[in-house]
Amino acid sequence: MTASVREETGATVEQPSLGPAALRRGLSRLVAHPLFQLALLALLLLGAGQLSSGTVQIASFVLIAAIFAQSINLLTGLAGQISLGHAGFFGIGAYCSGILVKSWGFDVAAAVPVAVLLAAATGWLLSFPANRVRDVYLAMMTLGFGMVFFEIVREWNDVTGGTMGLPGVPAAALRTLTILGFRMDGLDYFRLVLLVTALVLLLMRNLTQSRIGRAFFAIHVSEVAAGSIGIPSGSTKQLAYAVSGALAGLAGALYAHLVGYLGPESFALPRSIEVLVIAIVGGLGSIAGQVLSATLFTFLPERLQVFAEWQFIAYGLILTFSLLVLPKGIGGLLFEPPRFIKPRVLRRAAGLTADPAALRPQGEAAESLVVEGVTMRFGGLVAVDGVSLRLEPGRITALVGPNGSGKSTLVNVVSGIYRPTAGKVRFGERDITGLSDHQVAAARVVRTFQDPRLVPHFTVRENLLLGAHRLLRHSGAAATLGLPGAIAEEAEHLAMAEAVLALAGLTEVADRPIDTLPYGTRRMAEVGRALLARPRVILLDEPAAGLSEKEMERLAQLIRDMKAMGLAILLIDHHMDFLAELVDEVVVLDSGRMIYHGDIAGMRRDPQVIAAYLGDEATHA
Ligand SMILES: Nc1ncnc2c1ncn2[C@@H]1O[C@H](COP(=O)(O)OP(=O)(O)OP(=O)(O)O)[C@@H](O)[C@H]1O
Repeated sequence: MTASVREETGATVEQPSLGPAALRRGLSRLVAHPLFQLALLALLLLGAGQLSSGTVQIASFVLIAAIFAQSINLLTGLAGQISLGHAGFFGIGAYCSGILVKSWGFDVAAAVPVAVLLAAATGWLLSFPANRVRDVYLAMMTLGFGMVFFEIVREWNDVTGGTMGLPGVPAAALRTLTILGFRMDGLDYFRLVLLVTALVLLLMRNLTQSRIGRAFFAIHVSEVAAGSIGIPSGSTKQLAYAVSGALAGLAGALYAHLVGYLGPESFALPRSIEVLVIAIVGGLGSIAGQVLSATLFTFLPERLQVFAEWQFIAYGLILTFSLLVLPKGIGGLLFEPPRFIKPRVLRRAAGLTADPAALRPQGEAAESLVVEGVTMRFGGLVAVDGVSLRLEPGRITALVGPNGSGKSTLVNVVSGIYRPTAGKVRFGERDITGLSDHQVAAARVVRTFQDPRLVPHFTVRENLLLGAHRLLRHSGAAATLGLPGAIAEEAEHLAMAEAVLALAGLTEVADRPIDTLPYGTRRMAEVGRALLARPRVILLDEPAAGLSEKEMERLAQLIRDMKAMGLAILLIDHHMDFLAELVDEVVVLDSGRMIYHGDIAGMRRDPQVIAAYLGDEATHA
């Protein structure tokens, strides 16, 4: 087993030991192996013929539950958006496909894609109100969506059959199912659903290991940090809701043509809770864990006829037990944590070399970032008061001042987190005042944070590659299908990430999850991630805080490298000796106002700076 201890540095250190860790590694490798996957698929396809029709039907339910769980896995596990109303999407898929086939004479092969699209469109629409709320409010809002859907189904008698339900949907269980002219019995339908499930799981794994999956995780952990490297939270969430809706709709449509009867009760709150429990107990983020969980929660109750009366009590107990004992679910118990770069990309990048010199802004006019009379008020408090400064390419400007003097607020204004009350921010000829954070990052003004904001369970390498997100041009579909162009482009950026890892002295820890590493390493990784976003201006908010002397030396060298690349650098810090060796000029703030602008020697003699900030330190310097 692996045990975790806290070092003085605050990092969690994994202690390798024999036994279950090796077992987990072995199991993970086995499950990920294409031969194993093919053999399992073949076994199920052929072996199903030996099973009773009842068992085959339950197995079809398992597969549908596995697809449904993936919709929660994507929305909640990856993108961090809770949903208590997923039965609504499941129901949209089921009713849409059922009605199209039964009443409109559609072929199932056409009705299912339409149902999936409708559920995706509903998910996309839901993302707009969902984007305005979070946490418990989001849970309530999605619960409301599920309830509205349930009521519509109950009341819309003419279309859905209301409380009496919709019987006679062409289905495998009723032996009335025909797809593209082929009559399908329960066994045929199981085999079809099995192939669809295999495809969904394959695409889901691809998506998780693509720029899309990494972006989902980035907004999950910190929307502000994601925005700072050019990942827009709004459109990323829209995509997550749409794809999640599509997966739930697919599960619903497959369900409709399995059972043949649709009643509103099948799409009420218990269905939403059931899929959440399956996903959480399976382990959010673990595809294989959720397949096992879907099996557990579907097969056992059906077979043993347990839960029938006690379903909710059983779910509650299992969930509580699982969260207490297995916070990472079955997936965390049996498998290694999932990884977020495709092995093919890793292999391809290993054969490439990248020169960090290519990070130098190329073929572009040397432009400065100009802050003109920026004021930022919070109610009656003036946090930044008419500040003007200029950041020039190849120069390092320090921004110093006492605590609460407005340094971080100024960085927040420049990086698009706050819209200033007055004043302008220009980069070259372009007015970037009031642009959102991801638009500012796209304008190549990138920042780091006082408290490093990385994706905790990503490795150092995965965190760095996230920095290149906005530069990746291949489509989400190409990423999910793992097309060669997408692999080649990712590999190219990964090779550059390797070069930056080397520059930042992080190569040795590249494969370690970032939350197992000391604070200083995380800070360096955050600076590296910002660098991979190819900034022309970089704003570093106290990057040296909490670093050891050795780490500070490493950081100073990295900042010098960035200067040599021609970046305009703003550096907030309190260590005067650290700054003295590095910076070209200093701006001092006090109570939001700029009280000094010039070189560091002049600053140390300036009476106003001594009075407001340096105090005794200046006299000893
Ligand atoms: N979102 C906010 N709402 C209200 N007041 C804020 C907000 N952000 C900052 N402030 C206030 O603005 C002032 C400047 O804060 P800011 O964090 O910019 O200072 P700082 O110089 O970065 O301080 P430190 O060195 O401690 O990080 C403080 O009085 C702070 O309380």
